[in-house]
Amino acid sequence: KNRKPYCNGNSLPPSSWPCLPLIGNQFHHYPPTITSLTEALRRLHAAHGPVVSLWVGSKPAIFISCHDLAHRALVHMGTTFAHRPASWYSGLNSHCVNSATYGSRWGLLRRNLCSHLGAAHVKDVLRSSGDRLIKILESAAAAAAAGEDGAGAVVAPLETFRHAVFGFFAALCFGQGVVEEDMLGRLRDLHAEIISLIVELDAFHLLPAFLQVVCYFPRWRKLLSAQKRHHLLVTTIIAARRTRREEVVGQDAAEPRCYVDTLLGLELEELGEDEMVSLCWEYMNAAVKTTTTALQWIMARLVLHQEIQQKLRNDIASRRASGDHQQRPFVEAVVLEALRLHPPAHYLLAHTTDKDVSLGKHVIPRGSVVNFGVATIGRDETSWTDPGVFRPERFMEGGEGSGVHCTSGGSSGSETMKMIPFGAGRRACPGAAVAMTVLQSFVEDLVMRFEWKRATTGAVVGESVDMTEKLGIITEMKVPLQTHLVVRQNSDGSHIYKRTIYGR
Ligand code: HEM
Repeated sequence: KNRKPYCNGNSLPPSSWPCLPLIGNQFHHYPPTITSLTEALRRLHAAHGPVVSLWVGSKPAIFISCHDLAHRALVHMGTTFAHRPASWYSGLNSHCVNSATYGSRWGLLRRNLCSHLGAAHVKDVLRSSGDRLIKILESAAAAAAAGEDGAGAVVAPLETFRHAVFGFFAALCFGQGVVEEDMLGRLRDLHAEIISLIVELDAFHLLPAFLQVVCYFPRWRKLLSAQKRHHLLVTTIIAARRTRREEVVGQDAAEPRCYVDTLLGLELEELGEDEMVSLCWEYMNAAVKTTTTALQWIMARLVLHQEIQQKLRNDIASRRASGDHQQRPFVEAVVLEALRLHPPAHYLLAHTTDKDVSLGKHVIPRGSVVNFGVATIGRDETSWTDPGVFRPERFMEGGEGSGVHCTSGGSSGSETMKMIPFGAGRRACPGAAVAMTVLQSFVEDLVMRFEWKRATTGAVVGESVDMTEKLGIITEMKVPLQTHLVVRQNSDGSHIYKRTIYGR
């Protein structure tokens, strides 16, 4: 199959299995989930190399898992591959940047998002979110230490990470002081409910319409109901922001502009309620789970590698003391190494092309679903020595990853394509720089305020950190991190660490 010449003597990327009308060959990984897809792709790549195809009904879905072809497609042929496949129903995603057709509307919305993120009062919001994060963890550590179940100071920090990251991005999106704590709680619950109802493969355009209708009709009804409640809540928040904006005009022109303000001020194109809600959904959805997941992987690595944790602490302290801002800080190297080994998204969002193109020995037909193996590229042994080893030093000066920058969008040379946790080229993640700032800032705070030790008592006696992956749209830790958390203090009980906000 797929061997016959398609165009200019090139053939479609190979696929191992026969294709049925309406269904394609997705039945070879049943039930159709990211886990079964990943296993099917592993077998296909092992048999046929880095470019393979599956079939979604009568449409090829092509997967690319090597960095040089990904670089050629996403950067050199950037405009050709900048398109997204059409969808007959995208729900809350209908009016987003990520789903927009590559063109002027996409450009307008993306520029607005980027300039908001570039100008956002990130430092102020980081300070209050970081304070909240530390405070909650201190209480959790104290409660665990005083626990009667003999569990010692074992803490599971994921929920606190989620809370802090959600609060941070909600303040940037809706404005500080507009969203009350209980509203924030309801919004978080609705996000969690909607995400749990999204069909994984559908998010990647890999589920034929026929299967979507047959298999997931009941789930859709629940999804629609949750989306309606989300719409109601977000329009209330937007209305509150609109009122506040009208009240402060002329009084406090310096008040920071949140994302909703920028959308309300977009003059070139009037945005309706549905569009505004959709864009706010995208902002929170794209930012929160990815960043929270990355934070948990990073802290798990630091619990596992105590020597790296101590080295990081020493580096932060000595840089603070000497005011050294020249070299790449070790915290950035730690974050990059964690993103290389544990990218929250193992695949990019689906891309497509607007014409038939040749890539390597194959042809990518116009309109195919095209995706890229983010995790495979970051762990490729032709790009990295000992790719499975967590070694942040590789990103320091002179190391094999010293030229790698996650936030350049892949346009500044082939080095950047040794890993693509944020994608690359035209559709690269516009939130990458802010995500890196948040991660570095939170990690610094967490490491300087606490010692993160392996849990040796209670439910996790004798166990190390379990790094098994739970594959999904976002790949999380299967067993959430549990750690023995010790507050670092001077002998007089005062705090050792005075916070300063990293980066921007
Ligand atoms: C650790 C955190 C994050 C990771 C790992 C991440 C990863 C990604 C990836 C892999 C893509 C797909 C790129 C492609 O299809 O080529 C993407 C797209 C996107 N991300 Fe992020 N992201 C993160 C944080 C954020 C944040 C903080 C925001 C905004 C506040 C954001 C907004 C977006 C948007 C709007 C897109 C679609 C861009 C387009 O289609 O033009 N992301 N992200």
